[in-house]
Amino acid sequence: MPTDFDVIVIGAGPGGEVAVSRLVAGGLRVALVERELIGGECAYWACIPSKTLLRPPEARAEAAGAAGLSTPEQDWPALRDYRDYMIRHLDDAAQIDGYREQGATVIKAAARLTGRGPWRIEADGRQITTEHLVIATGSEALRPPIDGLDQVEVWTNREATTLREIPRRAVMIGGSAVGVELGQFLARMGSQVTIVQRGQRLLDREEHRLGELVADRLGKDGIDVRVGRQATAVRQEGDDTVVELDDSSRVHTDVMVLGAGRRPRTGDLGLDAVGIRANDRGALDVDMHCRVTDDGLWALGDVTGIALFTHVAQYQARVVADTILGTPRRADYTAIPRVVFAQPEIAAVGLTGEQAREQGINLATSELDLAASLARPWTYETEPTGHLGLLADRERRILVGAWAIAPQAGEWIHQAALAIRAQIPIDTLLDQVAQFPTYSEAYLKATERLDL
Ligand SMILES: Cc1cc2nc3c(=O)[nH]c(=O)nc-3n(C[C@H](O)[C@H](O)[C@H](O)COP(=O)(O)OP(=O)(O)OC[C@H]3O[C@@H](n4cnc5c(N)ncnc54)[C@H](O)[C@@H]3O)c2cc1C
Ligand SMILES: NC(=O)c1ccc[n+]([C@@H]2O[C@H](COP(=O)([O-])OP(=O)(O)OC[C@H]3O[C@@H](n4cnc5c(N)ncnc54)[C@H](O)[C@@H]3O)[C@@H](O)[C@H]2O)c1
Repeated sequence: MPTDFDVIVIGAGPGGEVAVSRLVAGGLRVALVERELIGGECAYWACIPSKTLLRPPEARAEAAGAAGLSTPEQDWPALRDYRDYMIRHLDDAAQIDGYREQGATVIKAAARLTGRGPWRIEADGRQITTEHLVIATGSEALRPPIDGLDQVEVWTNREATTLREIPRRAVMIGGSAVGVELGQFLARMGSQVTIVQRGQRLLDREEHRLGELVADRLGKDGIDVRVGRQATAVRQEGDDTVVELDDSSRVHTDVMVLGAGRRPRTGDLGLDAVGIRANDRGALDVDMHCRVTDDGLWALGDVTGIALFTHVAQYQARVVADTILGTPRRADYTAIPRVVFAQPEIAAVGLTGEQAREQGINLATSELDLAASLARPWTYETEPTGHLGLLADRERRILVGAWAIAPQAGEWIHQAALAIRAQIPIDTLLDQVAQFPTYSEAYLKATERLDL
């Protein structure tokens, strides 16, 4: 049966965008359906504004730590204007034109699935059919079960990244990527910040040691870090929002910011109408090609719940597009970098010690204090800190994981990512030569310390 399109992509976040461009370049008839803004969460309310906001406080702290420099002044209105420029003033007109020029049909409307065999969706009052349907609808902030949450003003990542004024006080619910990045940003801009973290450590999915080191750094920013704690209730008392914790303590604040995880956006897609079920976390389960079903339903990005990063959404988009275009690819998630853009940067890749032991790996680990071992930290800043940790498989003699907290760790963690992904033999790593004086020299020293 002829269809209106070869592929319809629902959702124009970074995942949907890459899929569309690749599929159009491959000569297919493609429609992109987006109900808000082309660019998705990442471009307007997540990665781009948060990294834009974090950079000046990072540069300021780095300047303060470089010999002979004074601390630069912070200019919030100028930073706010640049943030607004970077999020395109929440206007996607140029993006719509861009995709139309590429040859895609762009429909600005919410899509719902209405039929199968062929796939049919309803958008903007129209029914359209397609051979392949790609769901790339992303995720939204999870609202934890806290009494009174609906009665007070709460910021999700959207309000936090588009903020106009710096609040005097902020309570972050959740102490992982969102809580750490936005918590440090607010603290550096002068807010009094409390992080309430349910897990026993900050960044509780990462190596235990990293959580301790991060808590230490955030403590130096004056952030009140409460681990192993949850908010149970929240209420308004005059001008104050009062957050009650499970140890009966109370924190008075001006805003409460949610960073307690994400929920895939599948609820209003009409999946029931076509006999598809999301899993119990609301995500769409996919196979290694990102297929939901064998008859042309695909999913990519946050909606799959696999690893909620833009680079993963874009990778899955390449896998989906190439597979649809006739060059099947399998997604391999073994060496996806995970960077938290705090100052200094926090980076990890591959397995944690706990995950490696669960997999029965005979594990060798090492940790390097960068200031005690390298020249670069001292040429970089007057009070250097930083650590690199490595995890290796003794039997296969390859790296299986790495973590770091140090300046620019988000850049040089990619060496570990490549070593893990390509299974570079430890003996090759022991023969590497890194430029002197760089942070990259840490890899040789940390590899030499592995008890293999
Ligand atoms: C504060 C914050 C900072 C982050 N920083 C980083 C970072 O630095 N690096 C990184 O890699 N990741 C970061 N992330 C994660 C990153 O934002 C996501 O992983 C990424 O946006 C996922 O892309 P996506 O394409 O799957 O979905 P999204 O970006 O969520 O886009 C999905 C799109 O689908 C649309 N949509 C949904 N339902 C429908 C429907 N029914 N019909 C039509 N359209 C629909 C939505 O409107 C949206 O535009 C951050 C997240 C947060 C919250
Ligand atoms: N730099 C980046 O790449 C970046 C930055 C921000 C966000 N992200 C992505 O966005 C996603 C969402 O980030 P996130 O930090 O919101 O979620 P997350 O799922 O990474 O972590 C949520 C944290 O909140 C804690 N938590 C959960 N419920 C809680 C409660 N009721 N009270 C207190 N603490 C609670 C958990 O212990 C956990 O540590 C992540 O998967 C991350 O990959 C990436």
